Amino acid sequence: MIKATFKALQKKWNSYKYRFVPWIAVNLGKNERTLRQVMDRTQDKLVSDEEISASLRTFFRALFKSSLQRQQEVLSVLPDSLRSTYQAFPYTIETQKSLDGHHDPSKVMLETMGFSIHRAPSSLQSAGTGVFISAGTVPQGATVAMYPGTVYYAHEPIFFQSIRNPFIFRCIDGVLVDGNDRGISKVVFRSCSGRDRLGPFQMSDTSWLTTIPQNPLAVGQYVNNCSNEKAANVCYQEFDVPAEFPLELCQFLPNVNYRHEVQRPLRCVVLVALREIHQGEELFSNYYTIVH
Ligand SMILES: C[S@@+](CC[C@H](N)C(=O)[O-])C[C@H]1O[C@@H](n2cnc3c(N)ncnc32)[C@H](O)[C@@H]1O
Repeated sequence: MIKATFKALQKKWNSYKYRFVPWIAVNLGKNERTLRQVMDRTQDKLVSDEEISASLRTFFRALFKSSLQRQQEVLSVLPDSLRSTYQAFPYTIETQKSLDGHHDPSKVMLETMGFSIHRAPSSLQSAGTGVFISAGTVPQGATVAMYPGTVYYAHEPIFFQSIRNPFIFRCIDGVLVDGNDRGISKVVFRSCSGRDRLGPFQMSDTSWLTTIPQNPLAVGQYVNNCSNEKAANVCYQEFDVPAEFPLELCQFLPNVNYRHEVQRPLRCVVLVALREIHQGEELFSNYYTIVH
């Protein structure tokens, strides 16, 4: 009898693909109505990797073009044809005018993606900071945010970074992403990012560790969990950066591998809109997914 109960409990526990390790320990069972259910691990993805890759490339190209002054070193080593593509149309006239010579990634986001996001105190009591739509409308299926941080594969040492850290995200396959922008986590990210630099090419963006990220998508670690009153409007989706991702655009990726010698594509996590989301709305995700 005890053995059977234990087995049943273990089966239930194993089916949880919990996203935040400390959060689930405290809240499991409190809020069953807010669980996300998928029938199979392969059905977890709402949009294709190709769509995510295409939207990131379009946005990153716009960020690149809007910061050409900062890109001189990178431009100097690009093939002539690629360099002239970037230089020919630096950015749309509207944005150039509104920027007044200043590079404002949020404006570039609004113009390219049709919406922009920002961090502010959550609409939920005692939930700290949350993420809101500042302007525009997010279409269903769009990439709304990215979950930044250091990527740890199985058996890589994360013990000290994980102490009292609510920002450790767990991918559906067990890979961990530490999105904490303070303390030891911050030092680790900066150090791994500096290590991976390839000449003039930065392979990741460290500005998400500050209050003004160069890639404004990279605030997904501040998205709060849904509740009975506030349903989820975004979900997490793992995205492995393909080998053919343009080298000059990697500077906007907010993730880095903890180990340099990892022979796998870089793991990123994006937040995808479950429905149309409007200006002023707060983003809510699902910290739990149950795979049947
Ligand atoms: C990944 S962080 C999200 C960012 C967090 N709001 C902050 O300001 O640092 C996860 C933590 O946010 C808080 N949180 C998330 N969703 C919540 C909710 N629905 N109600 C209360 N607190 C929440 C919990 O403290 C949780 O450990």
